[in-house]
Amino acid sequence: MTATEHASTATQSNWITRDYHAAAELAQAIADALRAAIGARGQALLAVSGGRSPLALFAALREQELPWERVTVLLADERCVPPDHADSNSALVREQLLQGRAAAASWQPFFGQLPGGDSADWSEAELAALADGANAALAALPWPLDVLVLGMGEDGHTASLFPASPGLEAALHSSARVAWVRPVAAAHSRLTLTLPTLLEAGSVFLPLAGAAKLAVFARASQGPQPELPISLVLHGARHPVQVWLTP
Ligand SMILES: O=C(O)[C@H](O)[C@@H](O)[C@H](O)[C@H](O)COP(=O)(O)O
Repeated sequence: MTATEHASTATQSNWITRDYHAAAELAQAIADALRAAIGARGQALLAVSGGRSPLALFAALREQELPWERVTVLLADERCVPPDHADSNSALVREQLLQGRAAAASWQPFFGQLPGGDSADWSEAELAALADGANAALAALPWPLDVLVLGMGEDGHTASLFPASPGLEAALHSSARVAWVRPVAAAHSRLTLTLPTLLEAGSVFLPLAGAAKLAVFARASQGPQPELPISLVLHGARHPVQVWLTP
């Protein structure tokens, strides 16, 4: 594994790129960060992202030997769909991560009940009420995040901070933990951890695979750009973002 530290005094950005070839390497690093947090404060708050990429990581991470009973798991973002919907990140985490050794972890969903119908059609008032409920449900968690595993779309979104989308501005600047976003180019309205909540995480992991995502990462590396929300994490995170690169 090679590690290259990038630090830019001009933009105060900082990240570390690491090449890797097996999800087990990334899972080991995430487990090490969880163990360190548990050692430091007796517990660990872990936020993970959904999507397709994390499947191999979850399979490796759930078998890591660590005191999972001291870990609370939540999502970085969630599609506003029922927990048994095919697009539910909650279902993905329950089925793929909270198994095996990791079944001992505590799970904190964003919501239980949802309004009816397609969330893309819900009013902003309905979305705001759902976000308020999520903030109430998550208020008692041991913030800040100790470990955050982000993904990135080819439009530069991360979590559900989707560029040029209704709700994004509030999600970038809110003092709340959770905000709503209605992506202009993706299905379902979403709830997402807000940018300030993401930025204060103790350890941030950003695995990226494929040429298209690497090209977006190169653009995002140039500086903070609201049209590339991932760049706001890269250049604003309190601790160096670990960018894990695989072909
Ligand atoms: O709800 C989601 O979809 C994720 O939280 C999202 O931020 C994801 O990380 C990216 O869209 C990348 O998704 P892939 O891993 O499927 O490319």
